Order: sequence, then structure tokens, then C-alpha cells
Amino acid sequence: MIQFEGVTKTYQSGKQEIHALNGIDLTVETGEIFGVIGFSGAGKSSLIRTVNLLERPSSGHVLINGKDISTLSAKEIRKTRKDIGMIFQHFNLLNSKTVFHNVAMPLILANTPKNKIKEQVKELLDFVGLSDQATKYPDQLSGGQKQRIGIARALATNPSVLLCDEATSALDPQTTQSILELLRRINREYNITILLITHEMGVIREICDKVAVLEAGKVIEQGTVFEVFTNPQQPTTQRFVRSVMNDELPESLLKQLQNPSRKNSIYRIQFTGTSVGQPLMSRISRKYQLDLNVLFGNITELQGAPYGNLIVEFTGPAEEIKKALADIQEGNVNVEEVLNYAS
Ligand SMILES: Nc1ncnc2c1ncn2[C@@H]1O[C@H](COP(=O)(O)OP(=O)(O)OP(=O)(O)O)[C@@H](O)[C@H]1O
Repeated sequence: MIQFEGVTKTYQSGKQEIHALNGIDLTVETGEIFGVIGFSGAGKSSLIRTVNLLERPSSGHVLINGKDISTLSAKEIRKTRKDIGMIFQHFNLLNSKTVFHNVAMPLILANTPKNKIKEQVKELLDFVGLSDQATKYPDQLSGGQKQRIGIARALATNPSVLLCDEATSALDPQTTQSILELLRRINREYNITILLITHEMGVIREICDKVAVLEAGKVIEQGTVFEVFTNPQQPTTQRFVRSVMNDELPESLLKQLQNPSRKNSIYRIQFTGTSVGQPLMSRISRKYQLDLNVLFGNITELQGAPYGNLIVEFTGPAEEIKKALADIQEGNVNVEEVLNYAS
């Protein structure tokens, strides 16, 4: 478990003070994949660097498994560092060393016996799918392969926490997908808690259980991925969600619909969990004798649960539309008016 309690970080830049973190309170539970998202300069790097002791908070506390890491002795710091693996956007590999040596580095530094190192590195390279690349040098590998080496190295000391600093930002979408799958396997198979920072909402949607949105050094919103994606509260969060879940009516269609001669009602209908896929629309159409025209729709998966989003035009008597909407709302379905000409 990682806890941030009132964490602030102020940098001195000449005579200027830069307040990168302004009182962060966050809890990452054991076994969770927790994502922190924010635009450039929001404070993401500063935040993650306080966990592996690359930066000390200016005030406040960071606790790992209940222990305040700012009060540790030098010996305890070394021990704690082994418990925290980290991977980076630009991999941070040693180009003059082989893949084997890069992965072995944390074990060499920990004075692990040679035969044990050999055995462990082989196991780690097998796990990341690169057992045939041990004698190569980083420059001979693709970006995705380099990140797998970074991951194998981060796992070498058997950490309970893995920190990911924009780990897929330098990779193409397909490679990103395979690295995210690997991170999910690490979380599930080894029960490693993952704290990742990113500016890509797609990464959060793909693997995170929870998300916090950082802006100007503050957490402006947090919750489960499902909650935040289906009901974002803050404008910045809404922008991030919209970047991966297009649920807006196209401008041209909106113009058409705003024509004053139009007399229909338009609603956004959000299905979650088990209500997705039920033949709700046809049932409602038959029962209330309404014409339902789906103007826009998508179904996506969030944390393993389906989430559907439809924009539907209702044509028929206003009284019947009202009854139909009440009926729809009785299920696990959220209905919100987009445009209403019937009232
Ligand atoms: N070592 C430093 N000295 C002075 N200012 C710093 C330092 N590190 C970060 N900052 C400033 O702190 C603020 C937060 O930076 P930080 O790198 O934590 O944000 P970020 O969200 O990770 O941004 P990016 O995605 O661009 O890396 C920025 O205004 C940045 O310029």
C-alpha cells in the first residue's frame, strides 16, 4: 500500500519558487493498478519520484506498507528501494552492457551469488518473452523489447510495488498494448501494486483499477476507472475522458437537430454492466408505440464490465415518451436529456 498524506513539493528555481505538488492525499491499496493522469506540468513526475526517494516531499508524508519513508535510516532506505521497482519512458538501460547484464544489475548490486543471478535473469527474461535476446545490446532491440528489459530489471529484486513513469509514451499503439498486457500479468500473477503516471487516458482505461486526475499539483478528481469514465465531474477530467470515449454528437448532426421545425426529443442513454445488450430499445419502442432512432452509439469495456452509450431520438406523443423514459430508468440505465422539443 502507498499513502500520500498532505504531500507538497516546492522547487527553487533561482529566486522563484515552483509549487509542483500542493497537498496530495491519495491511497493506493495493495494489489491495485492505480493511474495518475494529468497534462504536462501537472506534477506527475514529482509525485512518483517521492515514492522511490528520488525526491523528498517539502512537507507531508509518503508511506509504503505503513512505513513513512522520509524517516528511514540509510540501511532501511536501501532495503525499501529493493521493494520498489521502476520503469521509465526512455527505458534507462545501459547501452554498453548486454541485455543479460542490464537485467542482472540490481542483483549484482545486491551481491547475489553468480549462479543465482544466472537462474533469476533467465527466469525474468522468460517471463518478459525475451529469453533469446540475452547476449544482445539495447541498441539492437526495438522500443517494446527495451521496455521489456526495463521491466525484467525492475522485477529482479522481487518488489512489491512497481512505479511506471510514462512507460508506454514512447511506444506505438500496438507495442503499448503488449506492454500494458505484460503489466497486467505482473499485477495479477505476482500481486505487485502498480502506480503509473501517464498523460494518456487510453492507458488508464486499459489497465487501471483506480485513477486520480492531477492538475496544478492537486488531485482534482479520483475514483474507480468505471466511476470516473462514466461520470467525470471536472472539466479537465471530462476532456481526458472525451479523448478516448467519443460520446459527443457530430457538429453537423447537432446543427440539423437544432432546426426549430424539428419536434423530437433526444436523450443520451448510458447502459452499464448487465443492462448492456438487453433488447431494451425494441421493447420500449413496441410497448409505447414510439419511433426510436439511434443517432450515435458505442459500447466499450471498462474494468471488464461493458459500458454502452447511445444517443437516441424519440418520436411520438410527449406523454408516451415520458412513460418510456421512466421505464428505461428503472433498469441499470442512466438517461439524460440532450435536446427536448416535445415539452
Ligand atoms: N527539478 C526541478 N526544478 C525546478 N522545477 C521543477 C523541477 N522538476 C519539476 N519542476 C517544475 O514542477 C512542475 C511540475 O513538474 P512535473 O515534471 O512534476 O510535471 P509532470 O506532470 O510530470 O509534467 P511532464 O509530463 O511534462 O513531465 C513544473 O512546473 C516543472 O517545471
